[in-house]
Amino acid sequence: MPPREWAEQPPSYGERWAALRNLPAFMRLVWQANPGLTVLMVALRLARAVMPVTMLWVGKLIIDEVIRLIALDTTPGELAAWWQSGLLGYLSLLVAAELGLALVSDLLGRGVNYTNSLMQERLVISLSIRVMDHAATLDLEDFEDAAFQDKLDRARRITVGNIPLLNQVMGLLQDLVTVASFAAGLLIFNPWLVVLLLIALVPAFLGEIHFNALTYAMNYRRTAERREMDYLRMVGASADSAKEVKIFALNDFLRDRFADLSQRFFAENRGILRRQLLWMALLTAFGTLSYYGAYLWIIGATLTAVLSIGDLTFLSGSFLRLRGLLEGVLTGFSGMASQALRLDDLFDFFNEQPEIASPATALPVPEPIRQGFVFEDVGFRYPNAERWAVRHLSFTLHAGETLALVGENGAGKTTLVKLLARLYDPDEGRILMDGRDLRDYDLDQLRAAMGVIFQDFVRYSMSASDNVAVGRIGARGDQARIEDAAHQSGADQVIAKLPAGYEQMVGKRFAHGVDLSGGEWQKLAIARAYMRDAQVLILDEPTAALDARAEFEVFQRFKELSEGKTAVLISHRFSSVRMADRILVLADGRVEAQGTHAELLAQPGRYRDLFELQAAGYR
Ligand SMILES: Nc1ncnc2c1ncn2[C@@H]1O[C@H](COP(=O)(O)OP(=O)(O)OP(=O)(O)O)[C@@H](O)[C@H]1O
Repeated sequence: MPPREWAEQPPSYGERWAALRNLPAFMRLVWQANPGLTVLMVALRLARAVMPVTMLWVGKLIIDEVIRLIALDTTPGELAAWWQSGLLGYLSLLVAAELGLALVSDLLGRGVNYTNSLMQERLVISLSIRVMDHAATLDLEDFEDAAFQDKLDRARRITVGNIPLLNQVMGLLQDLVTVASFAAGLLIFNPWLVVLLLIALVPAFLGEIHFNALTYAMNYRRTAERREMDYLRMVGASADSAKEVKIFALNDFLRDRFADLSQRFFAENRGILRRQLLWMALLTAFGTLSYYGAYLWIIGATLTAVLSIGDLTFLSGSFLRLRGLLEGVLTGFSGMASQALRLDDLFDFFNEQPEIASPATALPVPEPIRQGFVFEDVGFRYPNAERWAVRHLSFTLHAGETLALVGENGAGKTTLVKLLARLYDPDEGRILMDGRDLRDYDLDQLRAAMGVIFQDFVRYSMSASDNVAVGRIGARGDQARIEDAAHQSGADQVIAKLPAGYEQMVGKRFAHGVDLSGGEWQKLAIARAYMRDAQVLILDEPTAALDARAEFEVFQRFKELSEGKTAVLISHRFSSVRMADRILVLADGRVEAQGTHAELLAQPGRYRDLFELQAAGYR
C-alpha cells in the first residue's frame, strides 16, 4: 500500500479510479456477510431496473392505439358503445398490463429497501467484528503509533453507522441496467441521441469527481485534527473528566480550542463548496443546452411524421428519465469512487500484520516452567522514542521465586514486565525462558501462562462479576471460582456492599452503574490475577490507591497464594517489597543492585536511601 502523501495533495483521477479496484473485495465482504441476502438483493434490483422502460414502452403502445382508434372512419360516440364495439380488446390488455407493471414495480421497490436495510445491518455487524478481531492480533506497539491510530480511526468510522457504498454500488448497478435499457430504446430511433446525451454529461461528471476528491483529501488531511476535536468533545462532556473540568474551570479553554479547530475546518470546506457551486453551475448549464438540442430534433421528426405521437411520448419520456438517470449514474460513480477510496483505509488496516507472532514451528510452553527467565543484555526503545527505556538489562527470574522490582518513576519497571509478557520484543539482547528465546514459544500459550495486572488496568463498565471474570474469561460461568478469586483479593467485601452484589453493573458509563473508589477498583482488578491462576503472576503496582494496611494484606496474601509460583511485584512501598524473596533495584533502565531486603539495607545505595526516606515519612 502506498503511504498517503495525499495529506499534501488531493488524490488524482487515476487514484480515484484505482480505488475502484477495492470493489470486488468489498463485494466479497458483502457476500460473506450473507450470501442468500446478497443474491436476493441483486435479483430484486435487476428486476426493478427494467421496469421503467417496459412501462414507458407500454405507455407508448397505449397512445399509438388510442390515436389509431380515434382516427378510424366509423367511431362510436358513447363510451358504452365503444365497449360493445369490441374495438377495445387490445387497448384494455395494454392498460391492464400497465397497471400490473405499476403494482409489481412498487412491490419490487419495497423489496429492495427491505433487503438493503437488512444487508446494511449485516455488513456493519460483520465488519465491526472483523475490525475487532483483527485489532486483537496486532502489536501493542501499533496502538501507540499515531499514524496507526489514524488508520484505525478511519477504519472504524467506516464500520459505524451505515455503509453508503453498499447502496451506491447496488443503486449504480440498477441504474446502469435501466440506462442500458433506455439507451437501447433510443438507439432504435436514432443513435445520435445517445451520443448527444453523453457529450452533455461528461464535463459535469469530471467536475463532480474533482470536487469529491478535494473534499476527501481535505478530510483525510484533517484526520488528526478530527481526532483532536473528538477528544475535546469527549473531555468537555464526559463522566470521567467532569470532576476536573469543573474544578479547574476548563470548559472555556476546551470549548475555544474546539471552536478554533472546527472554524478552520469550516473555512476550508466553504472554500471548496464555493468553487464547486460555480463550476458545477456552468457545466450543468452546458449539459442542459445539449439536451434541448436533442429535444428539438424529436419535435421536428414528429412534425415531419418520421415519428408517431407514441414515439414522441416514449422518446421525450426516455430523455427526461435518461437525463436524470445518467446524472445519477455519473455522480453515483464519482461518489462510489470516493467511498471506495475510503475502503483503502479499511483494507490497509486489514493488511496490517503483527510483528509479534508465533514462529512457524513454535515450542509449547513448558508446564511447569522449570528454570525461569533470563534477561541477557536486553535493550528496548519505544517506537519513535529517543531514549532507551531499558538497556543492558541482565538478570534472572528463577522459577518459583517472588521477585520485587523497585526504582524511581521511569526506571523501566513496567517496560520490563511488558517485555516479559512479550507485549514487545527487545531491540537488543534476548529473553530466555527455560533456556530458549521467548520468541520461539507459542504466543497464545505464553500469554496464557502469564497473569499481569497493570497499574493502569481497565475498569470495565460491566458487572462486578465480569470484572473479575476477565482474568480468565473462559471460566466466566464458574461462579465459585469468581467468588473465590474475589475473596482472595479482598474484592468480596467491596462486592458485598453493592446493591446487586456480583451482578451489579459497575462504572458510570451505563444506567444503574455504581462507581467505585480507586482502591475498590484495584481489589476487583487484583482478583483477576487469582481468577487467572497463571504460572507467572505479575502485579505492576495495581495497589497504589490501597491504604498501607490493605496493600500489605494484598501482598501478604499474594505471597502465600503464589507459593511455588513465579511472581513479580512492583510497588513503591517497602512494607510490601520486603516480603519478596529477592529485590531488583532498577535505575535508568538497568539493574543497579539486587538482593534480599536485609542484604540491600546492609549496603549503602539507592535502596537504603529510598527506604530511609519512606521510613522517615512515617515517623
Ligand atoms: N508507551 C511509551 N512510549 C514511549 N515511551 C514510554 C512509553 N512507556 C514508557 N515510556 C518511557 O520508558 C521509560 C520507562 O518507563 P516505565 O513505564 O517502564 O517506568 P516505570 O519504572 O514503570 O515507572 P513508574 O514507576 O512511573 O511506573 C520512561 O522513560 C518512560 O517515559
